[in-house]
Amino acid sequence: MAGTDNERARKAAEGLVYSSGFGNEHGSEAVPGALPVGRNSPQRAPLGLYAEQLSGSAFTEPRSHNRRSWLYRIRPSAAHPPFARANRGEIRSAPFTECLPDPNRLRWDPLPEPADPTDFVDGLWTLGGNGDATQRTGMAVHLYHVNASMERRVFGNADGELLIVPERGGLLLRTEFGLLRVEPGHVALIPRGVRFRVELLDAAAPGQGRPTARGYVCENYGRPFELPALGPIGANGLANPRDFLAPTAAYEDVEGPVEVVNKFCGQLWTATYDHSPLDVVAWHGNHVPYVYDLRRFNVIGSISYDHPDPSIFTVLTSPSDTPGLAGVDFVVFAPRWLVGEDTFRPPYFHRNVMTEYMGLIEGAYDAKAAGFVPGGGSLHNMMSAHGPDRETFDRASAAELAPQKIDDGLAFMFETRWPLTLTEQARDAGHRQRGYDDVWQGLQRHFRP
Ligand SMILES: O=C(O)Cc1cc(O)ccc1O
Ligand SMILES: [Fe+2]
Repeated sequence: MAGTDNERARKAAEGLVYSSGFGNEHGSEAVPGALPVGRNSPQRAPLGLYAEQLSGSAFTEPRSHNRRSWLYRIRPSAAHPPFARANRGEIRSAPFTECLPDPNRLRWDPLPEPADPTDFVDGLWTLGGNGDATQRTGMAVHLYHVNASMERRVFGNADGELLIVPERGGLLLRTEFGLLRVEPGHVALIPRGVRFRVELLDAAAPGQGRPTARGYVCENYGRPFELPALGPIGANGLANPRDFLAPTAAYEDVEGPVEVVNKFCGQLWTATYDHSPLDVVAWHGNHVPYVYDLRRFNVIGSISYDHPDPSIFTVLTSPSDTPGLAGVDFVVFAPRWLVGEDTFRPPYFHRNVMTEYMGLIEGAYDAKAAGFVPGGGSLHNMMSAHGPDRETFDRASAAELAPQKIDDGLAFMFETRWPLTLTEQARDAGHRQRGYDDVWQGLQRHFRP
């Protein structure tokens, strides 16, 4: 049964057509003539569709930050029964009050495989976060390990946007705006309020059980992610806008019960619609989902000496009211050359006012010789001392400094302005590595005055 679903998803994901550009005014129609020309809300929308605006910013925010899309759909979103509280499973939201903020360095192995059939909504497992979802500030870190596609089920998050970072298993995201295929090494962003369904793309290997997909999610309660300013870098570089791909319209004309799960102010609410709300036949606007291939990131670094701060690897940033201080940055450590002369090349020892959650999509990370594994994660909270483990320090201090290509891994960081507080399940998890501090044991004194 699962195989059949995944085949259907793989077929749907074949040859998808996208619309390229970050923050663009995109537009798309699945049926010719469905998108009104010259106005947003004609007296009668084309083809008997309903016109509806989805606002991701206040109407009056400056043009540079204004976000909205117009959707032309079979039924208006307003036509729905009441929502009732639902079990929120292992999803938690800010404010995070279950645990005390912890100054210790923390690390986890991957989230274990679920025993029962588990879809994306049921599989979201919150590690922690900061801020307050009702104040639209801060962020949360979630992980997922799932083995089932969402079926007759749609999810939407009023609390913030979701940056999905798959580590294992491709996903097909069926959104109100159309279909997105996202594989490990790609990221997908679902804007606040946009409804979507997650289907698994991969088939089980022969003799294996259900295929699983796992990865990370950054829930950003704050200002939507944007591309960082480039300053003296110039007009190009880092994540180039044209590599962000929005879907083209694709709609479901499905009658019958569909569960719509709505995350609202930290709780899950559910309603059973008599139709699929993924019934948008045409749309235009700039509040849109997108995918981005992290290997397209144009890595810029030092070609003289010293290890640059990792802000140079920022893919997306959610600014705060203070210039340069992000609610959360999404940073990627992509394949690159290291050529620094007389330089300790891996990440330096440091303490940071910002809080760093790191994950690994593939391979290894240059600051850690062992223990930081794909699907795992580490948390270095505000001012917690960290950096290369002992083995890495010893090796890099003695290495011959020939040009060196780092292409054996893909790591990322969610870096946030406020300390991150754990959920109880993250603090008490069996897959938390209790001995993480030991990686910095045995760093010898070398001081010779
Ligand atoms: O802690 C880490 O591994 C992330 C990180 C990487 C880097 O190159 C410099 C600083 C930093 O915090
Ligand atoms: Fe760090």
